[in-house]
Amino acid sequence: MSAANPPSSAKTSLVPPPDAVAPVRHPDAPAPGTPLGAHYDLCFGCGGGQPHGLHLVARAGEGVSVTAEFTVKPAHQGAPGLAHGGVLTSALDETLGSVNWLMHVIAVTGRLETDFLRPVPVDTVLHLDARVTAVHGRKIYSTATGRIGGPDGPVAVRADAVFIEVKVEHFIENGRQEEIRAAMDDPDQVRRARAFEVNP
Ligand SMILES: CCCCCCCCCCCCCC(=O)SCCNC(=O)CCNC(=O)[C@H](O)C(C)(C)COP(=O)(O)OP(=O)(O)OC[C@H]1O[C@@H](n2cnc3c(N)ncnc32)[C@H](O)[C@@H]1OP(=O)(O)O
Repeated sequence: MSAANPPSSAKTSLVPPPDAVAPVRHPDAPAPGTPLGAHYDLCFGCGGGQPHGLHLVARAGEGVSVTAEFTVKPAHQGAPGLAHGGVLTSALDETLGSVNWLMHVIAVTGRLETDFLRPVPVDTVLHLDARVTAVHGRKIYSTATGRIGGPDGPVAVRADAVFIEVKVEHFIENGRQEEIRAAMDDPDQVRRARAFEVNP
């Protein structure tokens, strides 16, 4: 294989390259403790209008970090009485996605690797914590944990990720037009999309 066409594992490495830089919190990022709100009302992860969703609530943390809580419901089962691994990964993905807002960057998940360390029963509150560790061009390296039994309880799940910065056109050009039109007609969505486009 030529150097111009490296294996995908090199291009998608979760380890930041040596010349990656520290993330910068946007000056207009909400104060620590502020709820971030849903980025889209029908989002499976955070949308209040999504009946089948996780209804995850994220709050700004210090620096470029967020905390979030997600309660495992009976609809989230894989094995009897236990959360489905894909659902837990979704909760990590959503939390990692929300942290990019503190940099006023729109980004989508490029790669996400999850470790499942403990089973998570139905009715458990998963206490999530995500932070950006490094930025390299459009690539945002981040990490997250999900604890059970309280915010300082044992880690049940953890993930490392690379998000890729995109323009708002990514959604407009690729999303189903019905939902894009509805999102653009929602004044709050338009405001949010504009806010996302403001870079430091
Ligand atoms: C209007 C409403 C607005 C709503 C806003 C809501 C926002 C929040 C939503 C959050 C919802 C929750 C979260 C969700 O669920 S987000 C939903 C799940 N994710 C997706 O759907 C993403 C699908 N993939 C793509 O669209 C493209 O592949 C992207 C855009 C990612 C890259 O294609 P693009 O053509 O643009 O870029 P490029 O190929 O020139 O690569 C550029 C750089 O990136 C590096 N790279 C590429 N791929 C990967 C990878 N897999 N791992 C690691 N690195 C990767 C690449 O090596 C290169 O690095 P370098 O060579 O520069 O060093």
